[in-house]
Amino acid sequence: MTEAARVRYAYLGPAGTFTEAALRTLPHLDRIDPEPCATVPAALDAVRSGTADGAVVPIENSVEGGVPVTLDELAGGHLMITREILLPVSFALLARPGTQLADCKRISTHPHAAAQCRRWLADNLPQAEVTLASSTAAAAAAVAEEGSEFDAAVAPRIAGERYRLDVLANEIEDNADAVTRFVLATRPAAPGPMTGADKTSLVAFIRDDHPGALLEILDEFAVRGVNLTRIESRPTGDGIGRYNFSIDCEGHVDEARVGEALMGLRRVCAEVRFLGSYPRADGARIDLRIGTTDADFRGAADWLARVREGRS
Ligand SMILES: O=C(O)C(=O)Cc1ccccc1
Repeated sequence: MTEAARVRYAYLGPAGTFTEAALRTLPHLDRIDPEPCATVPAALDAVRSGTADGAVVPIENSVEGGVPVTLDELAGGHLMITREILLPVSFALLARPGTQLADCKRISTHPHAAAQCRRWLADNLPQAEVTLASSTAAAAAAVAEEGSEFDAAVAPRIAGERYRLDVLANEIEDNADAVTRFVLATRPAAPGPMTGADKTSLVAFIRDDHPGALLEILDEFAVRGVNLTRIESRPTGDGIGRYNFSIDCEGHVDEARVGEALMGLRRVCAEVRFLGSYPRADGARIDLRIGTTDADFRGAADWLARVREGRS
């Protein structure tokens, strides 16, 4: 019997980030070699260059919305989403042993953590200055350093154990139900098989700026009964006012309604980048609208063939 191949997955590190916690929920963890990277682009570059087989990166959270750096990197191409992971996130205020809450004047954390604890920080440490770090665990590691310029970090509680910091306050998030969505990105390949509860991600670039351009994109989904789970515009970087649309929808590219919507987009857009079809993390199966099942599309195609052959 051959031993199952090991895979190397880069992630937004260092050890102790929420991203690492998300990676550790993946199946077949015993075959995964996790590789911490300092930034999201570094983790994704490791995949592009072949140093890593995949990368786990944050893409969206229920409070702050999309993670711009991840959306922009994925829009740049050469990567595909193979899996999504949902992780509830809770934050702690971590400091070197002996530090009191009142001593916390300089705090460091990831921008999304700062945003999700904004109210708590304003209420409890109104004078504190927050400096942004590349990740929550990087902030915790910086606080732990001898002679650190920071007094505390907002990070996962577990990062406190790793960097030997005390928990000064726990569950400091403003919204107790906050969830972050992570994706596993790999090099492009044929998407995995349909599971019946899937999502598809893509980026649509409009052909030229004109009235109704976004409506045209939405129409391609709407008329085929494809529900969107996220849509946001991101600047293309080519000039002011130039945007692409980063979209997640329900369904798999192998389903007729999704495939047809993608073909429709291909006709009306300058470019469509397919970013993958993958199982949805919540496993939710959706009720398809009447007229949008694969059988409905097949039936319509058969009917058209008969019309064309004069057999209708
Ligand atoms: O910095 C981290 O720990 C991350 O993994 C990014 C992040 C930050 C805040 C909420 C969710 C993910």
